[in-house]
Amino acid sequence: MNNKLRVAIVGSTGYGGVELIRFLQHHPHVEITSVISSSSSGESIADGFPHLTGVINRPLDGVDPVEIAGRADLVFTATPSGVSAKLVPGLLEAGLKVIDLSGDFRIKDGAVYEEWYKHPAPSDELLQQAVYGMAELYGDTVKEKTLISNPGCYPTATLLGLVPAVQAGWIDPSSIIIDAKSGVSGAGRGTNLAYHYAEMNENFKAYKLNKHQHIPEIEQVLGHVAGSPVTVTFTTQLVPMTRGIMSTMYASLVGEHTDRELVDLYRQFYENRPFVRVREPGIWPSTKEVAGSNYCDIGFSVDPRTGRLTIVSVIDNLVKGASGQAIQNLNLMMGWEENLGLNMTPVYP
Ligand SMILES: NC(=O)C1=CN([C@@H]2O[C@H](COP(=O)(O)OP(=O)(O)OC[C@H]3O[C@@H](n4cnc5c(N)ncnc54)[C@H](OP(=O)(O)O)[C@@H]3O)[C@@H](O)[C@H]2O)C=CC1
Ligand SMILES: CC(=O)N[C@@H](CCC(=O)OP(=O)(O)O)C(=O)O
Repeated sequence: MNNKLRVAIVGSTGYGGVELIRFLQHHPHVEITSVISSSSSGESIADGFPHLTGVINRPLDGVDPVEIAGRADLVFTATPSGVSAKLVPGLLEAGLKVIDLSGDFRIKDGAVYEEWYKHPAPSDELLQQAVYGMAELYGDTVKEKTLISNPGCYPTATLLGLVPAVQAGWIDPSSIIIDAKSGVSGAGRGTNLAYHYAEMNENFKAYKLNKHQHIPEIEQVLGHVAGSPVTVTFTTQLVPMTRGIMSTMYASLVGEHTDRELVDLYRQFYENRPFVRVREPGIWPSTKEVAGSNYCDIGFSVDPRTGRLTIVSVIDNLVKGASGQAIQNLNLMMGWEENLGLNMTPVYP
């Protein structure tokens, strides 16, 4: 008898969905029983994604919650913000467990969500029900829950880099500046002119300055950790690469600390967490060193001249920033080993 967990993916024709397929194919306790598309149902997924030929041989199903519940126990919604908010209530009502990759269930205050995302917020009941699935910070709260809100890509790199120092009181939260850069796949597959090759090749672009929808998500977690509200300066930039996020963070040190002390603090904080790797002093991470993997690599530099700390944190936006982290949440939700199906060595060079 097949006792694997039956899993469906809505948004399977997007970058996050395709990445979920890549990892879930190797998951020992999971079977993908439905790949879903709102625009191409009936077609074979391998027709649109020839790299999946021989990997997954299924026609795409339509978006009907009752039909999905007939085929699957759990569904990943790798759908745009605004879409997930409308879709998830029906999926839950149909009896499915849901892991949502969009920003729709991350912000606990619906009014704050609407201010930044410009869409109607989900119901307050669902916002409170949703568990913010950042495994390294809140992993203990995920087990046996029915709705997991997967963190944003920039917040993942940024919060994993900042939280230990904020929690220890080693940096002044009011001084935090975050300078983040993303590869173009971070914007998804259905993108516009701004992401065309001729626009992005040999080009760096700052965007959404002080308006980025991930600001309230970062502030929500930092405020929780610091015990009082925190505001941050957060700059996002597009860089001409396909995958990867580098978040470089600056903050004033409280007291005197060395690079060695920072490394020890972070290694202790992330002890037994398989996906955060803290670098030795002077060895800073690069995006290629995590590409295709679920790792987040972090490095530091204390500047005694200015009294400031610089933290560099890198992830693959499609893996630790989206689909890999979603599978990490699946593992925690089901009470499985956190790293099941996720032990990929980064693709290097
Ligand atoms: N790309 C990234 O690095 C990250 C993305 N995310 C978030 O994950 C989600 C998915 O992102 P990504 O895969 O990059 O986005 P894409 O734009 O690549 O894919 C989104 C998919 O959603 C499907 N979709 C669109 N409208 C609907 C609808 N009304 N009902 C059902 N499905 C719909 C589309 O497929 P079809 O037309 O076939 O239905 C589309 O392929 C987004 O919310 C994004 O913000 C989060 C972290 C990182
Ligand atoms: C490079 C790029 O454009 N990245 C996107 C990330 C969007 C995203 O992941 O959206 P939610 O997490 O809010 O759903 C952006 O900056 O808006």
